[in-house]
Amino acid sequence: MQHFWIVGTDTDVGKTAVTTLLMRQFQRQNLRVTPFKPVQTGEVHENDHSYYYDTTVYEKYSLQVLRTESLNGYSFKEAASPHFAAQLEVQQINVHYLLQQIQVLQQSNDMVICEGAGGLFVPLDLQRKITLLDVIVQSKLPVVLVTRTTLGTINHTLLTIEALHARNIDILGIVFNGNSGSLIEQDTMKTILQFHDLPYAIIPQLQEIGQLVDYSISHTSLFERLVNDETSVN
Ligand SMILES: Nc1ncnc2c1ncn2[C@@H]1O[C@H](COP(=O)(O)OP(=O)(O)OP(=O)(O)O)[C@@H](O)[C@H]1O
Ligand SMILES: C[C@H](N)[C@H](N)CCCCCC(=O)O
Ligand SMILES: [Mg+2]
Repeated sequence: MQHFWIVGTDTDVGKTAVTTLLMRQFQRQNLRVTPFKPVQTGEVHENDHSYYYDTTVYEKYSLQVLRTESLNGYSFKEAASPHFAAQLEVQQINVHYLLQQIQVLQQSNDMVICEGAGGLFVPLDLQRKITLLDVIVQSKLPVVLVTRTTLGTINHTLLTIEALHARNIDILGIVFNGNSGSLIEQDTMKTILQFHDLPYAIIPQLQEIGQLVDYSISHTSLFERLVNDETSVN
């Protein structure tokens, strides 16, 4: 088994959905699995209750008891880029602290699934020009890339893969998320795989998160790659 990142070509592509789906899939294999969201932004206010979406989804759908305090590094109220959301609260993101948390989690879990915030080049520390990608490099963990299936995603996906390759980050596979089965979407996925022959899974556009987190990818080449331990050549 291994620890890895769930990264995306953008915000809102389905990283939390895929993190939660994979968490459940491997918890069912009796593995001790924890998700970790280093930085989340955008406090949600519902009636008299406020919460953060990503870590709330993890806890709601986990098949194991998760330690709330170890699911997240920083949470900022403004639904903005982490560097700006932190600035608005006069806070600074300490990247070393995040890397330490990821290290500690790996000691007590069979699988740690770290979810990025937005896309790769999201700034965490503007002063030092540190982005999420720098944290991924320093964590020395591989990634699973989540991408849309709709028009525009060929470019976004190839750019993201280019950035990962340039830093020798191992890509375990791609999740094409939100497929509605159109001809263009089918061609889009085929085209991306023509450029990069990677393990993958396709998740259809579903009605709601409850269905999503139970969508099985056990029949896919991505699942196979995640189950195998050897490092992949990508
Ligand atoms: N395959 C799908 N079918 C239907 N809805 C989906 C699908 N995947 C994701 N969603 C919905 O799209 C929204 C965005 O997904 P999600 O929160 O997982 O994105 P994200 O990449 O984690 O965003 P962020 O960058 O904020 O962390 C959520 O409401 C989620 O339930
Ligand atoms: C608020 C959103 N849901 C994410 N948490 C943060 C997305 C940051 C995107 C920054 C950018 O690429 O412009
Ligand atoms: Mg998310």
